[in-house]
Amino acid sequence: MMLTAIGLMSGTSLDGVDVALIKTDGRRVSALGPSGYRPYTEAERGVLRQALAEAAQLDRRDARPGILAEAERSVTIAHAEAVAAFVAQHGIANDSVDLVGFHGQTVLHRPASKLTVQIGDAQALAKAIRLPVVYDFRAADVAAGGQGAPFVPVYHRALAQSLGREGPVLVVNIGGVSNVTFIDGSDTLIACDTGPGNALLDDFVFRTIGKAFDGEGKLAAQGQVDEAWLAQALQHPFFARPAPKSLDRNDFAALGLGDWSPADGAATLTAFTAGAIAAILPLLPKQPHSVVITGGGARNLTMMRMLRERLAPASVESADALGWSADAMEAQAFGFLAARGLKGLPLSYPATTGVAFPMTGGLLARP
Ligand SMILES: Nc1ncnc2c1ncn2[C@@H]1O[C@H](COP(=O)(O)OP(=O)(O)OP(=O)(O)O)[C@@H](O)[C@H]1O
Ligand SMILES: CC(=O)N[C@H]1[C@@H]2OC[C@@H](O2)[C@@H](O)[C@@H]1O[C@H](C)C(=O)O
Repeated sequence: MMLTAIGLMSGTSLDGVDVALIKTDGRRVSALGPSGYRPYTEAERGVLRQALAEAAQLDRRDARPGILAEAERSVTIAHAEAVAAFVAQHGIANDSVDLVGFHGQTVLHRPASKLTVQIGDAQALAKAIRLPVVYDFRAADVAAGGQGAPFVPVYHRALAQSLGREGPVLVVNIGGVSNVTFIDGSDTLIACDTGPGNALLDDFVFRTIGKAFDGEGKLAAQGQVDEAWLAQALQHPFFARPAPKSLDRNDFAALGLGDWSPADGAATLTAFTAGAIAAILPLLPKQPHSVVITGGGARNLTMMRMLRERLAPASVESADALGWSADAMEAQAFGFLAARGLKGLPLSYPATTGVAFPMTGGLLARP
């Protein structure tokens, strides 16, 4: 039976809440509905940044010491507001929605210590929006020894299967962290995080010119790549490790940066993201024919140019060019994953998170 789900994603970029409507039975996607976005206010983002810093001390996934309790309330309220505005704007009747997939905000990801923490109170959200909420997608995978990420690959596979492209397809998501899904026919699904996405670049741009991100990659387009720094940074052992592998948003934050001008720094960090994505090619069983770029990074034209240079001869297109939505993809994915979780279908596999066997997940909070 097809279900109507609202998916909600608050990603590692800390930019806001993405919302999307999807009709799915957890295997196929029968329709994609509208999507929306509720940005975090500067004040909310400040609380989240502090929560991420304090979360580094956590050793339990349900503990909310210090600012984490306030951050959780703030995340929950932002999601409730996001849903209320979305259903009002699109005239969606409450009883036409079967379920909501609520990722929450990751504040710490340490799979080696069997710890992944997503904040957001699903029970309070379910009450506020009067809908059943599926949440805690990553916990079961991590508890069973998986990486707990990436989780979007099953959704990428569902989309790619209806694309009808010849040869292997690589879907690259450039959010705060970047991750890839390699799809070769219906049998091969390989996925992992590849390295930095926009987070290092965003943090640098924020520190140097006070902007949240490098719009369209215009700043980077004016700069020179520091090739020596880049070559050194790409020597990090993470890049040579085979999939599955995953990252915390701040895993590369300790990397010493050069004494760059804003433009040179933006160019170098953009090239770092592109270079880290290209570093996955030698680790794949075959070379992809088509590469599809999704996530906010697809709007960064300098990033797209650098990816075309490094991924040739594969074609490199943005998800939007294929009629998918680069912005709504992850929110759609968590609607899809909510339907899968409700049906007990696997959310992760040995080749996507390294979990020992296909693993379902997600808990249900009723209004
Ligand atoms: N117009 C734009 N030009 C350049 N970069 C952009 C643009 N719009 C968004 N971005 C980048 O995309 C980021 C947001 O991406 P996205 O929404 O995919 O992240 P996310 O949901 O936090 O990701 P994830 O959970 O995958 O880490 C912004 O922080 C910014 O760096
Ligand atoms: C632990 C966590 O929240 N990881 C995110 C993060 O942002 C991108 C990358 O790192 C990916 O592994 C994951 O998100 C996407 C939605 C995923 O699980 O596929």
